[in-house]
Amino acid sequence: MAENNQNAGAGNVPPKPKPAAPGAAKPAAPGAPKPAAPVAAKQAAPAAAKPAAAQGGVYKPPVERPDPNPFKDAKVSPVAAWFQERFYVLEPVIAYLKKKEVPKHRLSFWYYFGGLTLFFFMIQVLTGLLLLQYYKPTGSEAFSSFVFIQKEVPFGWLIRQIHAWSANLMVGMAFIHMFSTFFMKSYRKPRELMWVSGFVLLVLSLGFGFTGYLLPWNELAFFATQVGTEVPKVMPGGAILVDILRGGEEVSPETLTRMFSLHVVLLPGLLLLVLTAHLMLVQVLGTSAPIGYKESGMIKGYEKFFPTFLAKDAIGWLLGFGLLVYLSAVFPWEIGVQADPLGSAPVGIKPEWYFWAQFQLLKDFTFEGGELVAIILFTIGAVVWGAVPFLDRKASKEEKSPMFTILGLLVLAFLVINTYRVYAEYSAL
Ligand code: HEM
Ligand code: HEM
Repeated sequence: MAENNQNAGAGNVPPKPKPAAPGAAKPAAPGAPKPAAPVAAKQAAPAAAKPAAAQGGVYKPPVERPDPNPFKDAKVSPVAAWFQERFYVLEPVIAYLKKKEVPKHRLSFWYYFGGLTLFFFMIQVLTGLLLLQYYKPTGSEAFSSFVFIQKEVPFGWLIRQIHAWSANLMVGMAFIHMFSTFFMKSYRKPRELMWVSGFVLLVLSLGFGFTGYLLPWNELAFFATQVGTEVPKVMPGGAILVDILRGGEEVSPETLTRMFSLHVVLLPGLLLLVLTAHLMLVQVLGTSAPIGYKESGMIKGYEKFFPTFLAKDAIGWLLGFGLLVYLSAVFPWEIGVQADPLGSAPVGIKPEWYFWAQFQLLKDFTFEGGELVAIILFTIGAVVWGAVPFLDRKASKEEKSPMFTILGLLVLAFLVINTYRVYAEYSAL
């Protein structure tokens, strides 16, 4: 309070009346006995009268401070009041969030998948941190520490299985979420950046899957990474990229260290940054309804995001958690055998399922230079997909855009058919 008094003395506070400070004397009624003057205020008065430059010979620029907590009289618990006094500047934000609503209509079900992706990501961070307590990212110790987690650490097997299964579920949910927002055209103006940031999140999630795959340092992981990191070589300058990724010409323990640092430092940092932007946009811009729903009366009402929609989200998370534990306990991922860089590749080496569509495209383009053509096509496709909100002008004008719905269906068909082809080919081996 002394500082505010001081500013008042220096004439820095806007002249509007301020709410009374806790314990501050109320204006006395005429004729009433004079209340004892607050000692602190009396002592602060001479200092306040001094010009800022005179204090200790050091010039202190006048500091403009907002009003002290204007919400302190609100009826809340002492703990809430303690926080409110410190974070009162956030009060308008909280008031805004309290008003946020989610539209209810026949496609509302799809709104749960963003939250589910978020839930599985949180599980990944939690289980990843637990795995880090025992995992050792070196060529000589990675596999043995991984086996130790699976066999010796109490519940280590469960944590590893949950991490491996939740990785798949997170990527799966992100795909469902992406296509549902695509078909509902939720990317249309002003939500363009939600789509773009979401697309970056998907790329980062795939990066997590790719880098995590090598960490167990078993044979399958080793050779799959060898095949995966070979791909950029066909591009001009791609050899340098491969060198950087592998930390040398071949996949080696050096590669393991690089993948590990990407997996536990760079990617989490980037993902958290972009995720914060994505979720802030969700809060600021709110949830969209499909084109024409509002006009044709297909919205059956709205429900509050906090707490109603969040509570429903939490039910989805509970179901997701049940599924996760069931899969982890009943369908455990194998441990495999330790990677041997000098050994020969076993048959049936393939990447994680979420790379199968691209993998199949590379396999289909067997002609001279085909791999480069496949990479170029895929890159163009990814750029167009990421830029969809800026290309679909009709949707941004709230008009139906069937051409883009067809584009979405084609992309979905490409992914599903190619993924199935890899599944069918490799499960027959
Ligand atoms: C901060 C977050 C994370 C940390 C600290 C972390 C840490 C780890 C560690 C230490 C391992 C090696 C142990 C093992 O192989 O079981 C691992 C493996 C793995 N991680 Fe993560 N991780 C994180 C997030 C993620 C995310 C978001 C994904 C996927 C989208 C992911 C996917 C994987 C995969 C697929 C494996 C290999 C699983 C296996 O076969 O056992 N991780 N992670
Ligand atoms: C780590 C991955 C992701 C997380 C955790 C995440 C999280 C969320 C959440 C919680 C919401 C609000 C609820 C909802 O509408 O589902 C949301 C909305 C949205 N997300 Fe994502 N998302 C991710 C990836 C993506 C991807 C890959 C895209 C598209 C390329 C995307 C595009 C959008 C859009 C357009 C909305 C707005 C939906 C609307 O207004 O109706 N997100 N996201």
